[in-house]
Amino acid sequence: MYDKITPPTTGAKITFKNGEPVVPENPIIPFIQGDGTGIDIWPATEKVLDAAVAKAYKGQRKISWFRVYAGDEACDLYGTYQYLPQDTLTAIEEYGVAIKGPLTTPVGGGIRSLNVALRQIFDLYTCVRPCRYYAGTPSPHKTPEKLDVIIYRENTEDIYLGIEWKQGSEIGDRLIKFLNEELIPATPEHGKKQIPLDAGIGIKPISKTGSQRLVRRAIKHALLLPKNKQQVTLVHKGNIMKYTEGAFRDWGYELATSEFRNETVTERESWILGNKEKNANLSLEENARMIDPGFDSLTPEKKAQIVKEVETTLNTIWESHGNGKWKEKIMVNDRIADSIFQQIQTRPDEYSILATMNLNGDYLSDAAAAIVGGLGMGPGANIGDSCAIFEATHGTAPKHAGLDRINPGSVILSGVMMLEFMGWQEAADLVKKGLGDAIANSQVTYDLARLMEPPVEPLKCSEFADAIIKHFG
Ligand SMILES: NC(=O)C1=CN([C@@H]2O[C@H](COP(=O)(O)OP(=O)(O)OC[C@H]3O[C@@H](n4cnc5c(N)ncnc54)[C@H](OP(=O)(O)O)[C@@H]3O)[C@@H](O)[C@H]2O)C=CC1
Ligand SMILES: O=C(O)CCC(=O)C(=O)O
Ligand SMILES: [Mg+2]
Repeated sequence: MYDKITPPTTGAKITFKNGEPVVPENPIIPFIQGDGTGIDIWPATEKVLDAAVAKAYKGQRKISWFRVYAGDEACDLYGTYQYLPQDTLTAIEEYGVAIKGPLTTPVGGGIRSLNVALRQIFDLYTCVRPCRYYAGTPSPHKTPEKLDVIIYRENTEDIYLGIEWKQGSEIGDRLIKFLNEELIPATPEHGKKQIPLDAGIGIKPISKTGSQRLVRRAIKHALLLPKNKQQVTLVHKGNIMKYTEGAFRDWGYELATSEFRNETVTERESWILGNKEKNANLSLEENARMIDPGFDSLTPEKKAQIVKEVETTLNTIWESHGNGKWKEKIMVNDRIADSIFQQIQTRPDEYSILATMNLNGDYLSDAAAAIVGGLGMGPGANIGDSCAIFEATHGTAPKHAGLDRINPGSVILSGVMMLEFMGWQEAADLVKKGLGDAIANSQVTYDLARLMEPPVEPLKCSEFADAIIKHFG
């Protein structure tokens, strides 16, 4: 079945039932060490996870690691250009849950991302990236403890589908000609616009199915959070890209108010209900004026549309959500992408789950990780209906590779997410305690050490792993 790898002789497969993992006591878990600093981070991660499982379950549970290959080390073993061998894909498919270090993607040419390929091959449509603060972590931000968000990033489409044509290529030129001469003139709203003849062209597909299955998962997660964190913010640049980013927002609201009607309230609905609660005699038009500050300068059609929105809201959900009941529901709101980048800094405690498209989520997860200590503190998970691959937010950080200095925190915390996904909460809690206490005692790698005041002597990557284990208690 496998060409160059052999599964462990002990252990059993994780299977999936209705999208949930069914985990044996001794699961076989494939791992990819990763390029660049993977060589430093992976051994540290494996050591910490094994120690936590051993301590939590006293031998009753154990992970059998199965080394599989991707990236540069796959080419070393399988031959030139064998970046993602079939063996690796077969193993991940067979064992269902895997964890990986970062993989290199060249800029401007060469292979397309292996990380993205894995997400697409296994339809891991949800990328979950929590950003929370561990006490004592130095941060350039004044109040990093106020940020506690989970980014739910659509993981399979958007520009990451990678459908683009190089400037000057034969098909690229044909496409531009077709757009300029046929499709744009046939679309009145585009007027006389023309694409420059020397442009590269990329396609940005955002589907209703992809958007809604992502938002569905985000809302289901919100339902499990404490009441004060039950909020899902749809992040988009829908003012500029109306039929992709704007549609993501609309499909998100549509899903929330159809599939989760009783559990959710949208921000605009909450204003309409709140206005009526404060003044039972408020007319529909007065209410409409209060939810839309520019109401008086709108066209009659637009005004009528907003009045209708108020009427429909009150008719359909006053009974179930009115008289303050909406305050117990999951709040679904939306924010424009550029605005959310400043809001997570200026009003971090106003956000909880941020549901995004692929590119926005990629940017936002690095930015949010920076607030809570940097890319060494940014874990992640790629989750589908029958497979999950855990990986950090950061990349290969090549300038630090092989120096035993990089922060393994993000991959270790990705391992924590994996343990939680498996239902091994006791082991996950031990790692979180160990990591938190190591940081609180200023036992940190270079990235955090340089931010501390006064600066502390950094631990090596491997020493940080040992410090985490010592702090299990
Ligand atoms: N999922 C994946 O596998 C990903 C892969 N990549 C790929 O990785 C390669 C390198 O990308 P690049 O843009 O340099 O981004 P990286 O995330 O690899 O690194 C950028 C910088 O972030 C800091 N950093 C990253 N990881 C850590 C860590 N564990 N601990 C502490 N600091 C960290 C370092 O900053 P400093 O030097 O200032 O300390 C580093 O130089 C590219 O080929 C890219 O495509 C990128 C993102 C995700
Ligand atoms: O695959 C890559 O090289 C980059 C991906 C990335 O930045 C991410 O998923 O956060
Ligand atoms: Mg990224």
